[in-house]
Amino acid sequence: MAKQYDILFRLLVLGDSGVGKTCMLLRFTEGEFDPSHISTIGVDFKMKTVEIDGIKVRVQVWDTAGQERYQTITKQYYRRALGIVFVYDITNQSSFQHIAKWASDVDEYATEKVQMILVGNKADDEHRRQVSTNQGCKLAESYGMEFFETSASTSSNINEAFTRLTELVLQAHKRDLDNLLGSLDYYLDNAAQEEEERDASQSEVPSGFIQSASAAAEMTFIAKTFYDLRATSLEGDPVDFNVELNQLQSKYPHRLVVLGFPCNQFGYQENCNNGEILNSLQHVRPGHGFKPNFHIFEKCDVNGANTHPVFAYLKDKLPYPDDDPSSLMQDPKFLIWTPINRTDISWNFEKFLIGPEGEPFKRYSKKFPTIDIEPDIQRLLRLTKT
Ligand SMILES: Nc1nc2c(ncn2[C@@H]2O[C@H](COP(=O)(O)OP(=O)(O)OP(=O)(O)O)[C@@H](O)[C@H]2O)c(=O)[nH]1
Repeated sequence: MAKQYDILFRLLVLGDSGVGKTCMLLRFTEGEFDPSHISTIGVDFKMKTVEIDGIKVRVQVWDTAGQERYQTITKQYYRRALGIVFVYDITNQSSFQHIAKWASDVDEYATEKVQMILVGNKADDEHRRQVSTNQGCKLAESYGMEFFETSASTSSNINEAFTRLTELVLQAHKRDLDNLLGSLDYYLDNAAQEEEERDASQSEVPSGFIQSASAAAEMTFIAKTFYDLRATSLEGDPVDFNVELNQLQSKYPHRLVVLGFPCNQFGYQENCNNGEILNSLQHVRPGHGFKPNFHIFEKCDVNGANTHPVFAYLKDKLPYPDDDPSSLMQDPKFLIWTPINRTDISWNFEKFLIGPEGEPFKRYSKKFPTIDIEPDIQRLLRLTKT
């Protein structure tokens, strides 16, 4: 199937209940306005493709519930958003005052590079206005954000606001776009595309990702932590490790997806930047022109406070390697993350095998030869055939 877009990313709309977030989204993505107010439950999302400077961007805009009781759910989504629209209602002073609270939540949870704009919605309702345009401008200025007054009802400025935010995100990530490595979010979002209609509020985030990736794989995939490109003192052989992953991937090109996760938490040994990793593989270790035939993602944390949700989920489901349940980090000087947990990945080369329905099947220690996973892969594939 031809690719419908060049890049996909996630925007988030935040603000008090009733300011018009859902209506803005509906207007932006479908050009419609529905005056009835049905409070969003948890989160929901809508998609739209916009073209900016010749780049087709598929934006997945997440609509969050403004109501306080859903906020533990919605906060989980902050970290994965590349752009945020803060919305208040120009006819509602307290929704304007609450922007400070929304912004401080984002400060706490969102990523550093997140792009943000401020929007005063319901600009059509001039006679009920409680917040002046000037007040909105000033607040936006104090946060270093761009400011828009919009109306979901008349459609005024809605496209402009979302398109501008998309542009800001593209600008902020221009270098990443040129990067050879794909981001994990991008990969998984691609995999999830066919499930767009799924009720987002029902799905538990990490398992949703795993299932999406697994759906793309048709059957099974291996997630692994990556290895040090230069280390010589590791147990196991990184050369074999990579070559064997390539072997497995080429043996099951359609039914297995191998995913590689570089990680710098083991002796700071993966200290290449993302743009250098493929070159290192090719020319340094294993070298000799080695090219992985599987996906390699940007570096991520697999242990500690910033553990990627995929690894948090995998460790929760498979707390220790099947072949070496007591495998722990041997040398305390390598424990560079906090908090430390018994389920932590103890070194590079650990592998996870995930079944066709997205269920984590088995975890293998750093010592377990990668190629020896094949019987388990075959077992899962046989099960799937019936
Ligand atoms: N006049 C006017 N009314 C609007 C506009 N946008 C939304 N509304 C009305 O505001 C009410 C709330 O809109 P929603 O989009 O459901 O609000 P929300 O922010 O998504 O609310 P939660 O889902 O509870 O967080 C609805 O009754 C809409 O008709 C607008 O631009 N102008």
